[in-house]
Amino acid sequence: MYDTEKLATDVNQTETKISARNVQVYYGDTHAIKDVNVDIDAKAVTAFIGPSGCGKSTFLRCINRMNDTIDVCRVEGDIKIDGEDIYDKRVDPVQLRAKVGMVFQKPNPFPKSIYDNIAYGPRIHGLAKNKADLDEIVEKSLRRGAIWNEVKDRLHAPGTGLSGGQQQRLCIARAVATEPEVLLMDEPCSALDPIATAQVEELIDELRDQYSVVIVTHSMQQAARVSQKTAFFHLGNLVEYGDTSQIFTTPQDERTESYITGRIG
Ligand SMILES: Nc1ncnc2c1ncn2[C@@H]1O[C@H](COP(=O)(O)OP(=O)(O)OP(=O)(O)O)[C@@H](O)[C@H]1O
Repeated sequence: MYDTEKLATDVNQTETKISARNVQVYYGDTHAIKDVNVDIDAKAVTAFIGPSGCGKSTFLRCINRMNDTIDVCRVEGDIKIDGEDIYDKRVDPVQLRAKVGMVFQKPNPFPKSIYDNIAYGPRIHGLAKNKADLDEIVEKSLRRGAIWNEVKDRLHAPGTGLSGGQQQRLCIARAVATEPEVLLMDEPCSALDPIATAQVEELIDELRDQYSVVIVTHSMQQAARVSQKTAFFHLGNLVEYGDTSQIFTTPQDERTESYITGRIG
């Protein structure tokens, strides 16, 4: 078996943001994640790739404890962000999810105005002292989401009235409004057309100056375009992890090679 722990250390030349050790995930009797060890870089984009059902989304959801919301799901092992154990009893999962934002496959704006979609998180986390403060957070977040120019004249229109690509950028703006440090994205472009996909990919590239971004994708072209590091999962194992250029040009494991050349998947 490939020594992922050793490789995770070898390739990690920058600051580590998230470190996972001996992570196991079970859904009842199904062993979905098998002893995963990985160090994920700060201020970089890391792609999780692999065939359907290999555990990419399950592992992604461990990073903000979204699996806690699934009754049959059990997570073992250690996951630390900035050296702090996110599964410690003292950690409030709601606070954690403000720090570790998530964007889903299907854009899911709240049935509220564009303004209130963004203001929701800062309001519940008490991030704004007054209305002027909140206005500033809303503008800054929409600019960060690369959608400000398209919505600045209709902030009080419903978020659900935007196009799919605009809704996804609104959801990214909503995720950044609570000043997260990590952004998890589960196939964020799979419901988008090629133009909207290109806009979101460009945005992901800009976001890495400030956040650690982890993206699950079925598109190897997308992983190659947006990420600096790639992790290949297969049957619940993290088979190979390294610089994206290395994974796509000189994979070390034959399962990775089979996947990227289209022989498995
Ligand atoms: N809520 C759940 N309850 C029970 N089993 C689950 C649940 N979610 C995922 N699984 C199982 O865990 C395994 C990993 O699934 P997961 O969705 O993480 O894979 P994935 O690589 O993200 O797949 P895909 O690319 O198809 O989205 C699969 O065997 C799946 O059936």
